Amino acid sequence: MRQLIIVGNWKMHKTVTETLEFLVELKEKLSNTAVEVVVSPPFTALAAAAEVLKGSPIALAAQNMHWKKQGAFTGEISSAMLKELGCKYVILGHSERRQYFSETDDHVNKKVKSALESELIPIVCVGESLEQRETGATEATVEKQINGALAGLSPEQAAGIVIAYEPVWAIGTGKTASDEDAQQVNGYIRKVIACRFGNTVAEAVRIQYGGSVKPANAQGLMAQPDIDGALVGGASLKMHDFVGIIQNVL
Ligand SMILES: O=C[C@H](O)COP(=O)(O)O
Repeated sequence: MRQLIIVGNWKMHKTVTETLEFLVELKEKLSNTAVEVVVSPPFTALAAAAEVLKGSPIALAAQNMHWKKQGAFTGEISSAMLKELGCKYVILGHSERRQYFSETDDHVNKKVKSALESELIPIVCVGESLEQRETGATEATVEKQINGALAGLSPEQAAGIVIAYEPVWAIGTGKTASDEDAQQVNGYIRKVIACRFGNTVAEAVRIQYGGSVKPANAQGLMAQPDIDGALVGGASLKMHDFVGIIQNVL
């Protein structure tokens, strides 16, 4: 049985002060939940967030990292640095990274390997653009992204990762994939994993859905057999909405 995982990706939102205010309240509201809850503040707030979350079941994720452990890469952060700060997860290959920072599947693959070496759990994002959906290229797109990101991993390594299916046209637009469409793609991703790593690995991997998840649509999405949680953007910045999503899927 796969435990649901709800991750709040704050993107470039919230100062350290705002992060602390939010997490103190979130901790009180979620002292006991069957869902795994993760928050992903900006780099600047990770240390403060780790401190305030000590002893709570809420885990911490970073939003990106470089694949090198150290070096002359101005402005970059390594997996070892994130691990030391107390991160459990790192979001990799988000479509905004692919779109605005030219990340490729090869970059994502290097990051996945580096994260695993530092004992961080990668949350690997995949998803098609509107044009790819409209031209019937959704499955081919996610298959290529999965195969690229997970190249060279052992079955044991693959079994521990999290995948987030995020159709690009649904991110921040208010247009959510229907329960059936999201299930269809998540089920396909599980088949791709099974082909590459075997059925046992495919059954273990958690596959989230992301893209305009709200309290009102979370329950229907999470009830699908191949949807094991959500990667939440905008709604994770508002206490009422984020807690609402978590409570609605319990
Ligand atoms: O990482 C989160 C996703 O990009 C979804 O964002 P959204 O919930 O604002 O659509």
